[in-house]
Amino acid sequence: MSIARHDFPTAEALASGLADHIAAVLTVRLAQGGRAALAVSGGRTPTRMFEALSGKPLDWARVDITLVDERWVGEESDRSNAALVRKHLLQGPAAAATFVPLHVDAPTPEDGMAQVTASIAALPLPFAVVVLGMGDDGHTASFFPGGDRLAQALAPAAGQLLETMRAPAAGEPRITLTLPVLLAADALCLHIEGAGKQRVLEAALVAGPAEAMPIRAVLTRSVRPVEIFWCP
Ligand SMILES: O=C1O[C@H](COP(=O)(O)O)[C@@H](O)[C@H](O)[C@H]1O
Repeated sequence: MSIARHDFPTAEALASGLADHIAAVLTVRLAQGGRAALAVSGGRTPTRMFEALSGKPLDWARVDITLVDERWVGEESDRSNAALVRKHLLQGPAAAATFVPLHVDAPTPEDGMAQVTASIAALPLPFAVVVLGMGDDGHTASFFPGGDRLAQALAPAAGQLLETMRAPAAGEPRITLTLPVLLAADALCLHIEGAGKQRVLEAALVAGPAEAMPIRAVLTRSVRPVEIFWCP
């Protein structure tokens, strides 16, 4: 298991430090020519970081942004991760980026899967940067303990980009990028705040099955160091 710790004294410093890191990796990829893709998480944690990143002087017109996972709700819902990205990241200079949502107008994630898969397959994969979050239950992306498709999301068929997910703690049905797609990124960051999540992370680093604490699958299977960005 290989990790690199980046600890910050405050949430503001963490947001700024992670935004700097993401911008630096995107800059390296863009310098190679062509486009660069960034996959971000939803939930409550990323808001400040999104706002810090949105002002970076990148060639955003060559950046594609998507989510690592999405709740199967429309963007009018306050549960929509896409709505969070539009409100806090696709602003200022970053408004020139192309956003590729994981939700489409279909009743279920299974119904929308082919359309979303085509959108993600068209991105310049592998991702330059993937930014994961983590819940207090050890879920990351939509890899939930007890998820009905957790085993498939962690070990999908070759080339499978996305998986659906339903789980007791997930609320709505979900759609998520699969583990190999996340692990293939040039830079894989885990963005967490607070003593509670620090304890969850420590437990995941020690032992236990990935089925009980899916973040462990990321930590154990990544061939590159997982860059952990944390503040108290
Ligand atoms: O449901 C989700 O939760 C996780 C963690 O969110 P947070 O509110 O604890 O920061 C998030 O990483 C994921 O993208 C989201 O769909």
